[in-house]
Amino acid sequence: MRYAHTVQAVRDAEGALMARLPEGALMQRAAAGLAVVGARVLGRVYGRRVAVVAGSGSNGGDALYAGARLARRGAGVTAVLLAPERAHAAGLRALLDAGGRAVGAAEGAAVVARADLVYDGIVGIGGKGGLRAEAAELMRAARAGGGAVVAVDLPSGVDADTGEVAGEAVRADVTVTFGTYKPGLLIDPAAELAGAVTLVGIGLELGAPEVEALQHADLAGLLPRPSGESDKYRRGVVGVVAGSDRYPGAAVLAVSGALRGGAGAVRYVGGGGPAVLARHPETLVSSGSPHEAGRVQAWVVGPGLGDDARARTAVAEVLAADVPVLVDADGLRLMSRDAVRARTAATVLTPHAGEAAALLGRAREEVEASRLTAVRDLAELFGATVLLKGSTTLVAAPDPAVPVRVNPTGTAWLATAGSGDVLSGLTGSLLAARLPARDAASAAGYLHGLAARLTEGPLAAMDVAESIPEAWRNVCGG
Ligand SMILES: NC(=O)C1=CN([C@@H]2O[C@H](COP(=O)(O)OP(=O)(O)OC[C@H]3O[C@@H](n4cnc5c(N)ncnc54)[C@H](OP(=O)(O)O)[C@@H]3O)[C@@H](O)[C@H]2O)[C@@H](O)CC1
Ligand SMILES: [K+]
Repeated sequence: MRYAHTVQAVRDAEGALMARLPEGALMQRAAAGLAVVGARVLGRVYGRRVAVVAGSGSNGGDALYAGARLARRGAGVTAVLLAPERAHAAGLRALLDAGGRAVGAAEGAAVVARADLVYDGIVGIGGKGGLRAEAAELMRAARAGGGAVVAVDLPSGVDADTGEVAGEAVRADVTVTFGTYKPGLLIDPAAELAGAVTLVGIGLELGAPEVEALQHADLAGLLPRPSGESDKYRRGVVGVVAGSDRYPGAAVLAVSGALRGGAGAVRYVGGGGPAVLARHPETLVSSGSPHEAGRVQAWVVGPGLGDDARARTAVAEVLAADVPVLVDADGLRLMSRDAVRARTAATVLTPHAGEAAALLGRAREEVEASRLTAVRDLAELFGATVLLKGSTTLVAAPDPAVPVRVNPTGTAWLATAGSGDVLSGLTGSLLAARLPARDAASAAGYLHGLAARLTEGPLAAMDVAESIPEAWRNVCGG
């Protein structure tokens, strides 16, 4: 698991640790890691040009000390001081003692433009808002110059706690972060600016994270594996209420996702039966209403359902069932909030940003800019587990104390028609296999993203479904 903690949690852990260590020890640990990564990015240190853009805080201090380390190894290091009178004094002295030099911001543009490597030590977890004009201009010159930009702790200008970006921010090639990931390094729009993120341990003892990201090993532990005795009913039956005679495609895609999620059987209910059977003859198809379809261990309702009276009744019926329910697409528009809140079995909602915006009564842009807030607010509002789709898919539990999961396997290729239908079916299947809602949603998001990556390139939604078994093998081996 990869964990991200809030600024407050980092500050608390830092305070406790600093009380036990000699002054400056933590900054030296940070600077050592920063210099190692800088050297790796440079390949050869001797004779290379390094610029250290330093603000007034400890983030600048880290960068100045790292610059000093590279200067001692023969790099030509120049600090560009944004606030010369308030620069980290000991860090600056170390750099000058090591043979580096320092200039003010006015001379900085030429320095950063020529550098092979630029450290962004403008601001770290003490930052507020976007870059100020002078820093923004310098970093534009750095990018134009073509040297590698290494962000110290986080790209300056992003919000460490939320991943929001108010104004301009640094676009880094690499970010070296200290002690723990920060939510903003994992959640877009900020995550996209961080480049490749390296975590440098500095010995912080941290409590519960704010955000976490599953890794392969976590997923292997979560996914159900059939045992010798498992028959199809023990593995779980998932019911899919999706599609219609007019839109059978969503039904086929949701069923294809469900069939590959480990459930023992898939029941399909709706007008898309012939299309579903043509593609997936193993499906148990019924054309009545959900309550007549036979027992299931979880329901998926919504993709391509339309919004007529029959669809509305189907959603209400499914929500009244005492098994886990996933609501997607048209189902999100048709469900009643009270019905969702009244449920005792788990509910999973899987909106994209536009659907989330409609449910929250916000603009879509606002949801996209503040994804962490949006997913938490929705989970609380509906008392449900919410999977917010997008460039960094998030999963929030109804209990705000539970860390939000961010999916690390996404790819832009997934923004394709019908891929959400596959995800719904897959998640439903994991719910039927009795995974807890948050695990089912985040494991499905992970497999779905990995399946898309394995297809390598432009893809249709059915390709994602067809690659799920390979993604599963990739995670679990064999
Ligand atoms: N925690 C740990 O365990 C460890 C932390 N370490 C390091 O310390 C860093 C945190 O240092 P920090 O607390 O000194 O704050 P920091 O981010 O340097 O900013 C400070 C000043 O920046 C300014 N400023 C604010 N917004 C701005 C903006 N938009 N644009 C421009 N300037 C802006 C503002 O000053 P102002 O100009 O407003 O007076 C503020 O006072 C952390 O990220 C990590 O790198 C490591 O050394 C190892 C252990
Ligand atoms: K920074």
